Amino acid sequence: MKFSANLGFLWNDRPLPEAIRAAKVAGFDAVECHWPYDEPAEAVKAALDETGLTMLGLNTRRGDVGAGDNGLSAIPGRKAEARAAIDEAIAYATAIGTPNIHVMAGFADRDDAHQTFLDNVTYACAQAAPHGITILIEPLNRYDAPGYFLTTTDQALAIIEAVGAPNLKLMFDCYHVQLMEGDLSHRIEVLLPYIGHIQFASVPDRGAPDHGEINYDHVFEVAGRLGYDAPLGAEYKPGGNTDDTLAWMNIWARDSV
Ligand SMILES: O=C(O)C(=O)[C@@H](O)CO
Ligand SMILES: [Mg+2]
Repeated sequence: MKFSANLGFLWNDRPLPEAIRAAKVAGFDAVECHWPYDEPAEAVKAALDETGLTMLGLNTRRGDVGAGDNGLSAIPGRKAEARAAIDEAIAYATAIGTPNIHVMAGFADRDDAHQTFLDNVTYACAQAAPHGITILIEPLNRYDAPGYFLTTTDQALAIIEAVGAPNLKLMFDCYHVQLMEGDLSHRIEVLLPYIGHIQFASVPDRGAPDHGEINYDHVFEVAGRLGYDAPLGAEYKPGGNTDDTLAWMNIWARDSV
């Protein structure tokens, strides 16, 4: 199996270029992040070039985090901000060669949130397509993000089908899907044509994948058997020194599954 280090959580105690270098030393095949915007794109690109790693994905800015925002694209009345965040993400991704952008929906429960999200995701797909960038949408679980607009893979699938853009895919985060729906093997199989990226962490503590209620031996075997060969995103909270949490990488070392 190939693995991508999510630098939103792994080595997030250091500047992004240093985290990229640490991921390379640890043996990751790729990296991904959450919100890289405080770091000049040139410095991130230099670290990617130096290590030969690709930054697989980044997120649109969340909005006013201090006021509780966790994304903007499903929030009625904030279209201009949502689209500015999408434009910013596309510009940054283009500058560093990132192929995927996760467009964050935000907290919204009004009737018109669905149409707002459809409109903004349609905009994102159209803007991203000329750059060869795929837009990802990700259901988040109701415990960590109560009130988040997008919570299930069925909801995401309906949105993907309604938008109908070839560059719109599902971010399948095993951690969130397990908490909301379970049935991971079956869902990966059924949803495979729609999946743009897979992430993982233990459940329920969102730690390294070597404990908890998900048997990743099985989940990774299923993904591999179905022909999914892109790097799987390690998006877990190390709860200390990241380098001390990587024993799982030896369990599922390259080509062992
Ligand atoms: O929380 C997650 O899971 C993510 O993938 C983030 O990028 C979104 O908050
Ligand atoms: Mg995730």
